[in-house]
Amino acid sequence: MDYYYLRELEGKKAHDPLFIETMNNKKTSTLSDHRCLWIPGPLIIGAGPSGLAVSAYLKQKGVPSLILERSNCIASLWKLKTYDRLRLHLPKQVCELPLMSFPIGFPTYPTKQQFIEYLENYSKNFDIRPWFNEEVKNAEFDEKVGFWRVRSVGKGGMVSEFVCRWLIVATGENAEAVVPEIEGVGEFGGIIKHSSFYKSGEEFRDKKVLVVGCGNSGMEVCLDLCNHDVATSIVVRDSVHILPRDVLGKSTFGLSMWLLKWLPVYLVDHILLIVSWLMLGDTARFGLDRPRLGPLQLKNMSGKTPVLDVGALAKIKNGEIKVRPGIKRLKRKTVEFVNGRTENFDAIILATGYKSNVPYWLKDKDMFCKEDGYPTKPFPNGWKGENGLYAVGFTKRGLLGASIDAKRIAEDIERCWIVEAKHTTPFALLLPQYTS
Ligand SMILES: Cc1cc2nc3c(=O)[nH]c(=O)nc-3n(C[C@H](O)[C@H](O)[C@H](O)COP(=O)(O)OP(=O)(O)OC[C@H]3O[C@@H](n4cnc5c(N)ncnc54)[C@H](O)[C@@H]3O)c2cc1C
Ligand SMILES: NC(=O)C1=CN([C@@H]2O[C@H](COP(=O)(O)OP(=O)(O)OC[C@H]3O[C@@H](n4cnc5c(N)ncnc54)[C@H](OP(=O)(O)O)[C@@H]3O)[C@@H](O)[C@H]2O)C=CC1
Ligand SMILES: O=C(O)C(=O)Cc1c[nH]c2ccccc12
Repeated sequence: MDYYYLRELEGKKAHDPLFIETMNNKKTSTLSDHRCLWIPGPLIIGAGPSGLAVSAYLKQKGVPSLILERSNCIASLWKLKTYDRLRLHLPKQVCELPLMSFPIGFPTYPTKQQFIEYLENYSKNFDIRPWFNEEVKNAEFDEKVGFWRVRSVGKGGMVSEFVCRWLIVATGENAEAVVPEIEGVGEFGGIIKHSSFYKSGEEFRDKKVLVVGCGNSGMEVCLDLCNHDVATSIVVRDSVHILPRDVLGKSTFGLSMWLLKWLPVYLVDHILLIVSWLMLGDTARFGLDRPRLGPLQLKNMSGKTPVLDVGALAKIKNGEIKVRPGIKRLKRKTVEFVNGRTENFDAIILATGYKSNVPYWLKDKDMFCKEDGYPTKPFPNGWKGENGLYAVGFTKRGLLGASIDAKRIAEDIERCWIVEAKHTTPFALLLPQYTS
């Protein structure tokens, strides 16, 4: 380990209230497994693209940082929780992380494997070495001493407490799967899994599968299932905007951004809807009603991403993918829909989305909303809170939003790094619990 700036202050912390609390929870192991570490630079939680981007930016400015990551690798969402056929659905220009371009040969929409390769090279290039298998369970600002205390649980139940001046939340918008409660789940008897566990339709060849949810995941999982000769249906409980991914060989996203330079968002939405109608037809005819608000206005207001179609709609049109209403309840290998109809299925894929996990572990007053775990201030102001707390990657604007946050955070920390870093170490060493 070359984290020369980390100092293990003490091994055993029997007198520390935080550790006594974890002991009482009986979730962790014996006292000798506790350690306490002082981090002179920023502590980043999460080694996804956002955590890597902010760490790289900080490094470029001469500010060392440490990343804690709950899984055993960088980019765990991309490596462990996505399906095989996944590609970026926005053009590569807006998916690059700061300070390092994609290789020249990358296609407009890099594959999942290419993106992962790029992220691996990115961390090597900036010599980013997260601490893996460290799941952050608690973080709070200690008013008395003016530092953040972050508690994580590592492999074998080892509890660590990190003390730092700057805390950067990079745990992402997709930290936990949203799994709806469905009546009769226990009776169903077939496979039920969230889309984050879905890899390929191969597993379901010649079976009958119901996909719940018609966001980008649901639509792409359906397409993949069809391509593996699976009889596929999709639950569409509400309205949805479907746009072609490309228009005349150019990305719809790129075209929208260009139009937004000259036109108000409602006009751009009109153009997008006309283009979609010309290219895809009237989606309502196939059971996919459009929301009242246009796709970009809806994205801006609620964060709901339009589906960028890569072929599922054609299969809905030709009847290969069947559209079904919401689920009422499940019975043995049977689904009862809200319209009263029942149908047999072998498996159900829940493409029902994701949520932030910040409220579970971060005790802060008002930077993050307790309900949805996103910063309360809307983009572009959600990146900075009080007492050295920051958020990267909660903009509902994908990788581009994360890069924008990362830059702002690194510049902000750089401003006080040189002054503050000099003075903080002696304070930490004076904390009674580290010296007694
Ligand atoms: C299937 C899919 C495809 C996508 N495609 C695109 C695309 O093409 N373009 C685009 O711009 N965006 C896309 N997105 C949006 C996506 O949010 C970003 O691509 C990107 O992964 C976000 O990076 P992140 O670092 O903020 O979050 P993540 O990639 O989710 O990384 C967060 C990390 O934090 C870790 N973590 C969470 N909680 C803790 C904890 N308590 N302690 C320690 N570690 C923790 C996680 O294990 C994870 O490694 C896609 C999302 C999904 C789900
Ligand atoms: N190629 C790519 O780059 C891909 C990118 N992504 C991105 O990943 C993120 C997550 O996408 P995704 O996983 O699709 O999640 P989303 O949150 O975008 O979509 C979830 C869908 O599930 C529906 N849903 C939720 N609960 C229920 C329920 N109980 N019954 C029926 N339907 C339900 C929602 O409907 P409702 O709207 O009614 O709540 C919505 O249609 C997005 O940002 C997306 O753009 C995902 C896949 C591929
Ligand atoms: O992949 C996502 O979910 C994103 O948030 C990327 C994104 C940002 N703005 C958009 C507008 C239309 C489609 C996707 C996005």
